[in-house]
Amino acid sequence: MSIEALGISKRFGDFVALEGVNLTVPSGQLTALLGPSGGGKSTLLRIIGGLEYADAGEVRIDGVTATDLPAQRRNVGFVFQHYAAFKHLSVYRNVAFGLEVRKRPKAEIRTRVHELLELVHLEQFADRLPAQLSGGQRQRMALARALAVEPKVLLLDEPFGALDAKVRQELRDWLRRLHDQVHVTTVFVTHDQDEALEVSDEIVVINHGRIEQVGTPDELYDQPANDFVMGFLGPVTEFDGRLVRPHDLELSNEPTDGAVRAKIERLQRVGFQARVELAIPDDAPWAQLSRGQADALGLEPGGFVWVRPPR
Ligand SMILES: Nc1ncnc2c1ncn2[C@@H]1O[C@H](COP(=O)(O)OP(=O)(O)OP(=O)(O)O)[C@@H](O)[C@H]1O
Repeated sequence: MSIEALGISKRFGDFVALEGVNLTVPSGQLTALLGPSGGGKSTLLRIIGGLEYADAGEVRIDGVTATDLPAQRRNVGFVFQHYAAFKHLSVYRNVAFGLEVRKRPKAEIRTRVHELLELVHLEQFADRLPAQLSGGQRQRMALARALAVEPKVLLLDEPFGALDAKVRQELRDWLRRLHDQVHVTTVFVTHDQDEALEVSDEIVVINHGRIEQVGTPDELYDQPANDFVMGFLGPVTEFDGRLVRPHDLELSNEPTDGAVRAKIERLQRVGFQARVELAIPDDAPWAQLSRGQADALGLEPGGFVWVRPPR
């Protein structure tokens, strides 16, 4: 089920939250809305879901105009950062809720809920209360609950935002695998570029209420449309007045074609990587290399090295 947002604009008082946004999310795809805080990602997601109405523009879901439909008639599933579970209901009942409301037969509900709990790896927790789950388990329950009523599209607003780094990483991998199994068209808001790069088929970079670029993770990383996208999707440093990726700077002990002599100001080792802070006339770029490369070059603070920008 594809999603289209056509010419979407939204103001809050004088503040322009979205300005003429056009976006097409193909059926079955996992798309990330990525950008800095306040850029308009959540507003766009909420307009697609019918939790907010645009001042101008049109929303189509599966080719059908949904612009004026309320959320409950758009057949969308939502998951938010802080998930509002029914605290007094078991995990099973929480997942079953939407099906019970729709008065599905008991046997069908039982089968469906067990399938979903298996899908999100929570079968053994069916009888627990939400408060007896970890944060990551609760978000998985939220996903199962959103999927229960077989939504046409799934809208996730920073679903892992409140969790610690390790659990986030696990849930990212898990969401990717889940999506490969379920194939429901999914839009996912995040301000975390690693999360977007790892999980999504396509990324929409949003800043100041406008789309800066849409592309696959590789396209955005390798061919950013502008300095903003380049800076937002990976590390950057300035060399000779232009932005480059620090791992694209070539370091050598010998002068090579186009290389500049640089002083090594600082050498910092983080895990398997080394960060080399350099000084050249008018610039202070930094280079990123593996520890092995740094050791092989014999880099030392106070020493000199030849640096060549990427072509
Ligand atoms: N109901 C509202 N009333 C007034 N201003 C709002 C409202 N909702 C959002 N805004 C403003 O619109 C802008 C865009 O908000 P939005 O939540 O879409 O950004 P975001 O990119 O999702 O950022 P974040 O990652 O911080 O949630 C923000 O400046 C926000 O303060």
